[in-house]
Amino acid sequence: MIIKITPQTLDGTIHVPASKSMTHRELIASALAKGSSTLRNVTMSKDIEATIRILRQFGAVIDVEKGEKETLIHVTGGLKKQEGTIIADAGESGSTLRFLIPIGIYSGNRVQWTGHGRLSERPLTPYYDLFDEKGIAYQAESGGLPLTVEGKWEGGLFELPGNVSSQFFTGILFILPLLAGGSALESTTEVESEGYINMTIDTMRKRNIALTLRRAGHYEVFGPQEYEAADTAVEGDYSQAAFWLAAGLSGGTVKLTGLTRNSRQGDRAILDILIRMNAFLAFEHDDIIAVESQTEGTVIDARDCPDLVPVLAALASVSKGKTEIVNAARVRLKESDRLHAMAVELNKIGAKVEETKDGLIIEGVPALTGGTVSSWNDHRIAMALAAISPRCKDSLIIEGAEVVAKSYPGFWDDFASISRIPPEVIKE
Ligand SMILES: O=C(O)C1=C[C@@H](OP(=O)(O)O)[C@@H](O)[C@H](O)C1
Ligand SMILES: C=C(OP(=O)(O)O)C(=O)O
Repeated sequence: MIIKITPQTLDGTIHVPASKSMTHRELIASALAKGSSTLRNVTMSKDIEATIRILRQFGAVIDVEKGEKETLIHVTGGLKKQEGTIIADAGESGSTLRFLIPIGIYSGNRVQWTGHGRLSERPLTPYYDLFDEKGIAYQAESGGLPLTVEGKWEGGLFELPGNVSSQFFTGILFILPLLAGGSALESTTEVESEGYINMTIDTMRKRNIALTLRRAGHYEVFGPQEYEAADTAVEGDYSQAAFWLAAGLSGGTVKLTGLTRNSRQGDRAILDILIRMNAFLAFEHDDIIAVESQTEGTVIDARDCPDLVPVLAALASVSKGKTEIVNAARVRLKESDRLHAMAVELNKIGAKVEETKDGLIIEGVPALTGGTVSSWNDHRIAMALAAISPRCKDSLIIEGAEVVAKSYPGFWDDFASISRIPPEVIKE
């Protein structure tokens, strides 16, 4: 789909969709629990559909109730061994794949994991090394997907590198309390994206699982324990909120509702970073208002907030002075090489962006030219470019705009709701 955006001030209120990361976690904890759980304030997306699809194949009973004002998900937990091999399609969701591979093994099923887009190129080596050590049988086509796995976990010491993806830690943490005897999960390197591991720990503790956080990357869990069913509301997604904050700061007044101020989400770091960039943000209880500001460049350490890199690079391109994004090498391993994609697309429309090995150096310019850009089949690239459209002289045409459905299917409707001239679909 190709979308044409007319540069304009963006004014209005956006109810931020539910956190994709939290929704994955609550679905998994509910599927592992005995009894029925209800998740409230859910936002459906392709990634969440992938997790639901596979948890159903593992035996959980999941019902999505789309209401007038709210979508609920009802989950009756319990995993079952199925006949034959389960073909588990994770779509393009790295979270779904890395979170559910250990659970597939725990369920006793033989599972063939498949995926689409760049998922097959995203790293799984930390799991292959663990499987070799634990005697789990697996077969990976040229190192990627389809990946067939079958085996049995036993409690004990689990070691993983913390600088490839925190998602491997989440996947293993979820199954440790289910194993008899004590287990420990140790990082063999510095831990990155630690906030996401803490979100997992919070979810587990809310389900009455006891675990000890010795220090970053070092966790101890006794077993077996039982996850408790729960009735829980999913809070607003700071990774998605970041696009609307940047849109307001670029040109307009955008109010965000649905967020939780004292959230433990790693991407809540967007608030501190924007304030450091001289952004004008007003706070009304949990709501945030972003007002057009002359933002200023700064140094941004992306180690624990990788998903913010596209939108911060976009905003930095029209901020005064120099911005340096560092510790972002892992961002090359997402749905696209996000460092390269943002450098190429922003430079196409008049920005001054230089790629480094692990980040970007950006010299702000007063305005961008506008023109045609690509999403690189990456939802966050598409949304980041849309967010700074108010600073383009001419129309911004985004190719591959449909990709927002991976995490935020309603993004273009929300964008239209704060526009005088709504985005125009110039090609389906
Ligand atoms: O655990 C999670 O929910 C996520 C972890 C992050 O990945 P990394 O830990 O690989 O940075 C992030 O990029 C992803 O969007 C969601
Ligand atoms: C990288 C992302 O998600 P995942 O790793 O789940 O594909 C994302 O949402 O930006």
